[in-house]
Amino acid sequence: MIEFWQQCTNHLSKGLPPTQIKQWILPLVPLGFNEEETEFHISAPSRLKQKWAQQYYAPVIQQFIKDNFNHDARVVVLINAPEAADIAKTITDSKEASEENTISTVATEQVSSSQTPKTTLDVVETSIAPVKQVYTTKDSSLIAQPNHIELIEGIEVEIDESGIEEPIEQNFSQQISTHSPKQHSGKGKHQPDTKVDFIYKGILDVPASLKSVYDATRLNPNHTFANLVVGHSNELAHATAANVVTHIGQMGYNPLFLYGSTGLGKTHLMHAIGNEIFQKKELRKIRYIHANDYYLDVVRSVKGGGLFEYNTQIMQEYQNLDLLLIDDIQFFQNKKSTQEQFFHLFDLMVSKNKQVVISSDTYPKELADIDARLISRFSSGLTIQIEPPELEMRVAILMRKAENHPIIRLTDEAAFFIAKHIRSNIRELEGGLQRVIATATFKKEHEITVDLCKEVLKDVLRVSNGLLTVENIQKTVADFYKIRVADMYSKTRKANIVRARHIAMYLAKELTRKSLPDLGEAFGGRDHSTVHHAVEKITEHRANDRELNHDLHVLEQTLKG
Ligand SMILES: Nc1ncnc2c1ncn2[C@@H]1O[C@H](COP(=O)(O)OP(=O)(O)OP(=O)(O)O)[C@@H](O)[C@H]1O
Repeated sequence: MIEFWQQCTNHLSKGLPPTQIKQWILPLVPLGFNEEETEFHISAPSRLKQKWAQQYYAPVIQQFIKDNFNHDARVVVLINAPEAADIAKTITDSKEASEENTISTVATEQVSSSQTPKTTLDVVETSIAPVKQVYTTKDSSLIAQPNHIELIEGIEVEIDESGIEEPIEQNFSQQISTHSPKQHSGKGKHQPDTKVDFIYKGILDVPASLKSVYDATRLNPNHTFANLVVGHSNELAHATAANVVTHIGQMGYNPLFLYGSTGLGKTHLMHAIGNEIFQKKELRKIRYIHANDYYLDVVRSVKGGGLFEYNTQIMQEYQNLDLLLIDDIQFFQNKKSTQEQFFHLFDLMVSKNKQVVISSDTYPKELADIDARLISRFSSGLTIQIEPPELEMRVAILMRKAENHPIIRLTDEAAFFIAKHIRSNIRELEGGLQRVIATATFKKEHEITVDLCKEVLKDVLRVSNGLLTVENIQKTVADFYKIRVADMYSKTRKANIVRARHIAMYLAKELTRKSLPDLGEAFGGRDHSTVHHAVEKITEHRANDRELNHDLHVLEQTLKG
C-alpha cells in the first residue's frame, strides 16, 4: 500500500513545483480500500485540503487505479481520520528504513548510483510486487491545464462567507484494509518520470573574492531561479529563460523579450537569468539596467556640446558586455537619442552573439513611440508573455515567501485567504503578506490566521468583496469635487463636471468588478467606449499630473476605508 501510494503521489506531483507538492499532496495520508474495494480512502489534515484533494486529486487517483490495476474504485477524501497519524508514521519509518537499506546496499554491493534504489515496499510489504509507474499526459493534464483554474475557483465558490471553513473533526468508523488493489498485468503504460525538481536554494551566495565583480553587474542576488515559484502563468517564461542560459547568445534566443503587466515577475526572471549565467557559465561581463537608468547613462555620456559625442568609457562598458538585461523598455518612449544609441548597441551585441534580454509592459508591436527598426529587432528572437498567477500559484508564492520568516508561521487557510483576495499581481500579494507579518510581529503572534488577515487587509477585502458600489464612488467623488451626484448621470459638458465624472468612472473601473457596459449604464446610460476613453485619459494624466494623482490617492483611501 505504501508503494502504491508513493506511485500515486509521484503521479499527482508530476510537473508541480515542490512548494505545491509539499503543501497539498504530501500532507495526504492513504487509509486504504474499504472491505468491498469499491472505495479508496485518503485522509487530509484540514477541511480546506480535504475539499481541494476531493475535487482536484481524487479523479486523477481514480483514473490512476483504473489504468494500473484495472480496478474501478471511488476515491474518497476524509478529514483527519483517527488512524491517519499511525499510517503517516509507518510511511515515514519505512521511508527512512528504505533509505538506510539503500545506503547499505550501495556500500556493500557497490551498486552504481544510476540503479534504482530499493523501494519502501520491499521493506514493509514484501509480498506485494511493485506496481508499474504510469505518467500519462492525459492524466497529468488534469493538473497542468489552465482550466484547472476553474476547478480551483470552484472550490473558492464553495467556501463560506468568512472565506475559509475551519478544519472539522470527523469520525471515521468504516472498515478499511491497507493493501494495494489487485494487480493486472499489461494494463499500465510505463514511461520514465521526466519531472524536473527545482532546488529551492534561495539567494545567490557570492564568494567574497567576486563581490566587487558581482556588484558591477547590478544584479540582485535575491532574485534567482531557486526562489522563483513556477506555475502555469510563468512556466513557459521560466523554461524559456532557463533555455536562454544554456544557449546564451545563440541565434533564435536573442533577444529574449519578456512582457506582461506590472508586478508579475519580469524583473525577477531577468535577474535569475543573470545570476545563473554569472554562477554557472562564469561569465562576468553582465549588466542589469532599468531602461530609465540606461537613458541617464546616455545623457551622462554626452561630452561637451555635441549630443552624439558619447563618453566612450560609459558606452564602451555596454559594448563589452556578454549579457545585457534591460528592464521596462517602454521607458524609451519618445527618447529618440536613447533609442538611436540602443539600436547600435543592440546590433553590435547580437552580431557578436552577446545576449540581450528585454522586458516590457507590452509586446513589441504595441510599444508606443519607439522606432520601428527597434521594434522589429525586439521581435526577432523569443517573445514570451508572463501572465497573472492563478490561485494555486498565488498560494504557493505566499507559502514560499512566508517560509523565510524565522518565527511567524502562515497557516494554509490564511495563505488561501490572502491569495483569494489579492489577485492582481505578485507585488501586491507580497505587500499584503508583509502587512500581515508586520502586524503579527507587533502583536507578538506566532501564527498568521484568517482572522488576522481579515483585520489587516480590510481595505483589500472591501474591494474584493464588492462592498464598494458604483453609487458609493459617484457620491464620494461628487462630494469631493463639490458637484451634485445627479451630474454623474447628466449630459452636462461643463469641464469641471466632465472631469469629476471621468474620475468616478476611472475609480469605478479600478475598484469594482463591473464591466465597461455596466459602468456606462451606471453613468446615465453612456456607451462603454465613453467609459473606456475616460479610464484611459485619467490613467494617462495620472502619470504626469501630481495634483490629479494626489486627489485620486485621497479618494482611493477614502473609498477603501
Ligand atoms: N514567480 C514568482 N515567485 C516568487 N516571487 C515572485 C514571482 N514573480 C514575482 N515575484 C516577486 O514579486 C515581486 C514583483 O516582481 P517583479 O519586480 O519581478 O515584477 P515586474 O513584472 O518586473 O514588475 P514591473 O513591470 O512593475 O517592473 C518581486 O519581489 C518578485 O520577487
